[in-house]
Amino acid sequence: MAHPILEINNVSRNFKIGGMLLGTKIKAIDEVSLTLPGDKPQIMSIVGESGCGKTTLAKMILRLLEPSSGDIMIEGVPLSYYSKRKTRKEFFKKVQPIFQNPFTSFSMRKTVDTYLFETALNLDVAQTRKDARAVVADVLKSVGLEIDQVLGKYPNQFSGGELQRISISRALISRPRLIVADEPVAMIDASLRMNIVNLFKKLKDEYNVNFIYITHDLSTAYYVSDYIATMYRGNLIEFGNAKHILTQPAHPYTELLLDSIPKVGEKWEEDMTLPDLETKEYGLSGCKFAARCPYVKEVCRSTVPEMVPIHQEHSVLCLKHNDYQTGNPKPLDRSGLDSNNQLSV
Ligand SMILES: Nc1ncnc2c1ncn2[C@@H]1O[C@H](COP(=O)(O)OP(=O)(O)OP(=O)(O)O)[C@@H](O)[C@H]1O
Repeated sequence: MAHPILEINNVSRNFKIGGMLLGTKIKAIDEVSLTLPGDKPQIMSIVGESGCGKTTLAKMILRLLEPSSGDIMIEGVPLSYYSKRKTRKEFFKKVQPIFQNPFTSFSMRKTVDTYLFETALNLDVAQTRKDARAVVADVLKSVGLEIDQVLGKYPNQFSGGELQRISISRALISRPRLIVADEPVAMIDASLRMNIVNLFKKLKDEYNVNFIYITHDLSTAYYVSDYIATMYRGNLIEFGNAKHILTQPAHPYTELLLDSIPKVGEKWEEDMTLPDLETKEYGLSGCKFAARCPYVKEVCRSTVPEMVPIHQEHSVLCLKHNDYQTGNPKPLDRSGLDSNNQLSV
């Protein structure tokens, strides 16, 4: 059986905020665990309001930040394996990033094709410039661009949408197993966002590549995803099969999100965030959503919830689904599974 493409095991990341003396420690990521299956290419979205820890998690997957505890594995290989100089290149062949602002991904003083050729040569995808040209032409075609439209041009000669497509083509050069895209459509004209998101869907099968799509934009996340991970104040509060979460949201926060789902391309409603509550909620000893939850009971304020499996591919961090009992989560409800143990949604 194929290794999971991504395994996150009990990962936490602490930050100190405020001054050295009066500062407080927040757990920006609080014991997050999830497994993304590797049997076929998947798109997993990480959603949640500003400050919930999405970027921190993405940076740890990209090895830009070390976890304070826990470990992350990609196709069965712990990220610590890639910390040596000689294994670093292996990592970039396997995992590629796409960042929010394509204008900061490229220097204004270099032609964009330089990056594409360098990536092909440095990651040993091509040995000669001629071979590199064929590779570059190929990846550009996959994102809807011709090489002649790109050769010799500087970043400011492209629109944001075109430049982001070029970033995506660059990420494809090594034929990676995983692309981590942190808010890739946030800086792009709303009318073009769906083009980029649709591109992920197309490329997933064409390149047999998995995507982690980090976004505020719930409508595109729900549209594109095979799996959805919802974060709240550093906790993974719901994870699973996107279809199942959409039809049967299990966390009260996810219910709230689905009720407020905006039109495609629209950003999160500002009043979804309660900044005054934020730091307090990070430090709560029970469920961090308790102050906002319509189903809250006293036990929720004092007990750290555990992930409860709702179905084979759907878990939720909420005591309500454990009949407000603490201790071992109740066994998996198999009522939604068919005879092959698959979700019948
Ligand atoms: N280097 C840092 N030092 C201190 N605190 C940090 C640092 N990076 C992130 N944080 C804090 O960790 C929490 C999670 O931040 P993170 O950027 O991961 O959230 P996010 O969900 O990606 O937010 P956004 O959508 O606004 O980018 C926030 O409270 C943030 O202020």
